Amino acid sequence: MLITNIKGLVGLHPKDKLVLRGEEMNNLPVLENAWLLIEDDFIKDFGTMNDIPSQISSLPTQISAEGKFVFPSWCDSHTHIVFAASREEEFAMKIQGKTYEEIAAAGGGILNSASKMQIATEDQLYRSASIRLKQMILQGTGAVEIKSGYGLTVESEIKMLRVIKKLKANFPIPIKATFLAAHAFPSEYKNNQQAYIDLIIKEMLPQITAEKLADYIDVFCEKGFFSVEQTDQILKAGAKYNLKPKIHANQLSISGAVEIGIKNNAISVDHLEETNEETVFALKNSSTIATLLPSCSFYLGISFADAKSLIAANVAVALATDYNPGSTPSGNMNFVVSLGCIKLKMLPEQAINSATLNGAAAMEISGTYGSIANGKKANLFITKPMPSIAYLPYSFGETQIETIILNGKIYNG
Ligand SMILES: N=CN[C@@H](CCC(=O)O)C(=O)O
Ligand SMILES: [Zn+2]
Repeated sequence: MLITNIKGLVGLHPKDKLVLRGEEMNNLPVLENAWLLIEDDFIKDFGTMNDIPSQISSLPTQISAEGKFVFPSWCDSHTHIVFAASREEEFAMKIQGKTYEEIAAAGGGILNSASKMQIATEDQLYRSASIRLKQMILQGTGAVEIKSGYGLTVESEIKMLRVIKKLKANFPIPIKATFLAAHAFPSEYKNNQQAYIDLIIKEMLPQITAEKLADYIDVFCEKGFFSVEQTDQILKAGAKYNLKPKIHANQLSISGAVEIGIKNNAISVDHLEETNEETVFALKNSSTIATLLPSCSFYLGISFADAKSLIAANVAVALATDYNPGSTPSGNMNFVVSLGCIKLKMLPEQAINSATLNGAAAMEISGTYGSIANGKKANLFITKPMPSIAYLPYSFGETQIETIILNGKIYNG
C-alpha cells in the first residue's frame, strides 16, 4: 500500500527510540508533503513527495492523503474493558454528590461489577468486550492493555483472563493482559483480608500462570483497598511467576503506592491524580512510566494529575483511557489526548507522544508499535483534512480520524 501527498507524517521517531522522557516528549518529528510505503504488515519506507522514486510512485495501490495527516495508532495501556454490565445507576449517585469511596462503601463500585461478573458467561463477556474493542479501534486505538479484576474469585478471574486471551487471538492488534485480582476485597474477606491475599498468591497465581493468561500483575493500592504492605506482598509473589507490575497508584491519596511500585520494578504506575514532590522525585530516579488517565479525573471530578511537574522532572509520561464501567465509561483516546492538553496542560506534541510511543512503552511493545519507522508494524490512522496537528486535540469531542490501517490493511470494523 502506498499513501501519497500526506500533509504531515507524524511521529517519526527512530526505531530504536523506545521511550521519551521529560523534554524529549516535546519533540514530535513530522515530515511534510510525504509518502509512506507499507509492505505486508510493516512500514517499508517513507520520504517527501518532491523526491519520490519513480518505481514507488508507479505502484498500484495508492491512497492520496491531500490535506491529511498520518499518525501512528494510539496505544492505550490501561483499560478494564471486560465487564458484565454498565453502572449508570452510580452515575446518578455521583451527580447527587456521592464520592467514589462512598459509592464503593455502599456496595457499589468494583464489588457491584464483581457480583454481575459471577453470573456472566465467557461468551457474553467476549461479545460485549468485542463491541467495546471494535469501537476503540475505530477511534484510532491500535494496541491495548486489558485487566481482569472484576472476578475476585478463582473461577471468575480466570474467566475474565480467558476472555482477554480470546480477544488476543481474534483481534488484529496487540493486546496485553494484566492480572488484577487485587482490585478490591470481596465482602466475605472483609474481616480476613490475608485469606484473600493467600487465595491470590496460592491459588490464582499458579493457575493463571500455568495457563499463560497474564502478562502483568496489578494491585489497586489505595486507602480502603490494598495497603502498601499488602501490595508489596502480592507484587513479590507475582515476580516469582515473572509477572511485572503495572499498578493503580495514588488515585485518591498519596499512599506510598508509587514508591512500592518502583521498588518492585513496575513498568508503570498509573493514575497519579495525587502526587507531591517526593512521589515526583521517586519517579525521576526510576525507569517506571507515569501513566496518566485524565478521562477518569474528568468523569469522577477528582484532581487531574500534575503532568507538568512530572515532565519537568524528566519522567516518561503515558496517557491511557482507563475504560471501565465505574470511573471511566469511555475508551476514546482522542478525548484523552484533548484532556491531556486542556486539563493536564500538556502541549499537543507531548500529549500525542504520551498516547503513542510512551503508551507502547508502558506495554513493552515500543520496538514494534507507537511510532512511524521503517520495519515497525503499519498500525496507523489517516485523519480528515486538518490545518495542523494541534487541531486534533483542539477539536475535542469531534473525530478527526478518517481511515484506520492495521497490519497494513484498511480496517472497517
Ligand atoms: N481504581 C480502580 N479501578 C478502576 C475503577 C474500577 C471501577 O470503579 O469499576 C480505575 O482505574 O479507575
Ligand atoms: Zn484502572
